[in-house]
Amino acid sequence: MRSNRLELLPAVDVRDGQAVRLVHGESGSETSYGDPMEAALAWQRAGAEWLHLVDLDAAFGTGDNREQIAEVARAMDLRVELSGGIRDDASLSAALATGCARVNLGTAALETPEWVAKVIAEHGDLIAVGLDVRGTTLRGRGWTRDGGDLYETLARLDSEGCARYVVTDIAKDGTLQGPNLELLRNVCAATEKPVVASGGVSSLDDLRALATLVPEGVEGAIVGKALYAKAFTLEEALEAVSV
Ligand SMILES: O=C(O)c1ccccc1NCC(=O)[C@H](O)[C@H](O)COP(=O)(O)O
Repeated sequence: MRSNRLELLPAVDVRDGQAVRLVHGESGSETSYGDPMEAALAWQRAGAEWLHLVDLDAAFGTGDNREQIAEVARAMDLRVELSGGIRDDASLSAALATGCARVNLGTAALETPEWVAKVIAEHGDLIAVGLDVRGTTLRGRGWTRDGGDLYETLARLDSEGCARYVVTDIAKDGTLQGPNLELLRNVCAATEKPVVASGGVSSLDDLRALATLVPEGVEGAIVGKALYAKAFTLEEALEAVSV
């Protein structure tokens, strides 16, 4: 049964060994926030139940931070969602070996759908698919390439038994302009599966607005920039969505 409380997933996006936030996911727009382990431990101490941990270099194809990410994931007592550059058996095995609670596949769902169908069948709830969109066009390879229509891909993944979707409006990501509630409503109307909202959260009111979508299927919200910019604390965020 679905919970009626919005789950919060503070984000640690790693580029070149540093916790960063990008604007619109664009390489080169980084603001650095220091050591990823320290950021992750800070969210854990503040009461986080989940951590959204992203290897941006792996997503962009500019290397990877695999060892460091695995170290962070292993140091956590909370549940970790791993994202960025998980596209084949080797990267999926490495991700799952960290003991993470789930992995988020993006590019692979657009470029190697047969492989994604296979790993969904093998790993069930451990696999989520990131639907990263501009308008209703999906973007892959670190959000740099078009990858098809959102709703056609969603229907295909649903038919393959995908357990969950992480939905990002790239136009909102890292901008502190508020989440795209209309997009989230539309995606929830198109699937029975839970949706994790990502990108744009700027205030406690944004989180309260996302919490009103829980009955429609929004299960959680990823929060990055707003926490690093100290728009509110994680403790305040958890309090705002507690019911
Ligand atoms: O998740 C990815 O694979 C990814 C790839 C390329 C660019 C960005 C990527 N993720 C960004 C995030 O997951 C952000 O942490 C998240 O959307 C939070 O956004 P915000 O609250 O607006 O800072």
